Amino acid sequence: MKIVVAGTGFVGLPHAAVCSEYGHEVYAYDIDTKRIAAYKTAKREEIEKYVNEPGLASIIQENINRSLHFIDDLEPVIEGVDAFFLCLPTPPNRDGSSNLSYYFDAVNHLAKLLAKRADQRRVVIINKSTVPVGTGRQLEEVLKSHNVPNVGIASNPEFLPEGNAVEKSRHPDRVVVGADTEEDFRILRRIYSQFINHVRIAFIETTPETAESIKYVANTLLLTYISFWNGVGGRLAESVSNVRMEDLKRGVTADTRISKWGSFVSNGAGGSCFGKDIQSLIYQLKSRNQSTDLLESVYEINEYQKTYLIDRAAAEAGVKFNNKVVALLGLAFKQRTNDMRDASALKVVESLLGRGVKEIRAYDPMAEEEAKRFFNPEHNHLFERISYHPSAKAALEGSDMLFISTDWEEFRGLSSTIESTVPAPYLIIDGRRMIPDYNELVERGYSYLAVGSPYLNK
Ligand SMILES: NC(=O)C1=CN([C@@H]2O[C@H](COP(=O)(O)OP(=O)(O)OC[C@H]3O[C@@H](n4cnc5c(N)ncnc54)[C@H](O)[C@@H]3O)[C@@H](O)[C@H]2O)C=CC1
Ligand SMILES: O=C(O)[C@H]1O[C@H](OP(=O)(O)OP(=O)(O)OC[C@H]2O[C@@H](n3ccc(=O)[nH]c3=O)[C@H](O)[C@@H]2O)[C@H](O)[C@@H](O)[C@@H]1O
Repeated sequence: MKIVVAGTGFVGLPHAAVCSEYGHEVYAYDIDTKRIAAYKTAKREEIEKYVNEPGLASIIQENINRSLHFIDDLEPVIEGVDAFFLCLPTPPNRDGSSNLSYYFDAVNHLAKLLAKRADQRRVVIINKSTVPVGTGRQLEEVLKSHNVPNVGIASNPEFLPEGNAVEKSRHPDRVVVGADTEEDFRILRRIYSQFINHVRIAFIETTPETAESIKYVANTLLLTYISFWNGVGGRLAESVSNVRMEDLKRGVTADTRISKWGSFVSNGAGGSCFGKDIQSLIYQLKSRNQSTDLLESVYEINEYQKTYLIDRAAAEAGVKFNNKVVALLGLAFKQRTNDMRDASALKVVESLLGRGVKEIRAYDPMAEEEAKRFFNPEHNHLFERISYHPSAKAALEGSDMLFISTDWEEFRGLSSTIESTVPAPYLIIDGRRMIPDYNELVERGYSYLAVGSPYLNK
């Protein structure tokens, strides 16, 4: 099949690469010419400047200029295309609705080109972007208004988590395809032929509107799990002495009906999608006069969770942040990524600086460069108070307290580094429960304040 993937970010690039592995003729297209130039070099470091996913650079190196091509102009490849995948940004507007301007800019450009093509074989335009329910129908209208012949629309939402994009593109839990005609389903079946009749991968064919809904319901349910654990299980363990968080989690999730995923209490879920998708679904339901109380609570619990440990430190431990030096471990929204979009660390930094902290000594194994973009002192002079360090130990040096914001594996065995770098009394604020032997640290004079634990000191 001849496939064009429009938008080569976190979703589009892995999708294009994996489709090329399966022998399709793939053109990965982006309006960002610098990005395309970087991918064309096939150099790992150039590719990873844009999308840093394990295994991705190797697939590109193997298939580039054979089954995988990078383009910043659609016109030369438009003839003979069977399918266009749209992997375009759909960021939130201020009111929570989805900003579809990137999406419709691309669609209008594509429709004009498709209307002029000589080869009029069936072509399907497939949404991989997360778009409000009913956007596929609007896409259909745009195509009609440009008189594009022999074209179908489909929805094929993406479910991959960042950091696992290649693995989840090769082995998804399910492939959801929403389309209107048998002809279009057939094209999608040929593209995903390796997943048809697979023993472990559900291949679900449905309407475009159902496919669009599946994506929103899945993402908001995942965030609901997290808010449930943070707002219910975590709160119990924080407020009743002798409730052990890890045992509580095990005892509840041993029930095979209950997900383990989501039970990792944290200082909030971040990332480019959970927050934006729940806000968009709230907006969509409200505009249909539906109640959104549950979703609004889920969203609010998650937003509050990002800084509530700072409130707890002030209320329970009597901490005065003014003029203090805080070591901040973890900036990315989760481990194994440099992505800081909607990361809890953004809110933590804002809150600490707002409380007069003198210096934030930050360390993240991957996200330092990203952090420097977010915390640009030209935008806010207070960001001059952030210094970056090459290791957890270096960040801890000279600090008055520690805040752990990301669940990087290397932070798990941190107690000996803490003990050898910062003497007790010293406060550890743990947003990820990364210090399993916290009781021993408390015995030795450290204070410990974590999600899922009461404030502990000797
Ligand atoms: N990031 C993730 O893990 C997931 C994202 N999604 C959804 O997928 C969509 C894309 O997200 P990401 O890949 O994260 O975005 P991204 O921001 O990483 O990449 C989007 C790409 O589209 C390009 N672009 C913008 N306008 C264009 C145009 N007119 N023509 C061609 N290219 C254009 C941009 O230059 C950029 O390279 C969003 O709707 C998102 O909600 C869905 C599942 C997972
Ligand atoms: O639509 C999307 O963009 C994607 O959003 C999430 O993927 P992602 O944002 O990459 O990351 P997750 O691994 O889901 O983590 C999201 C946030 O929740 C946090 N989390 C996760 C699990 C948990 O138990 N507790 C918890 O706080 C993570 O640390 C992170 O901050 C979904 O997991 C994907 O299925 C979906 O495709």
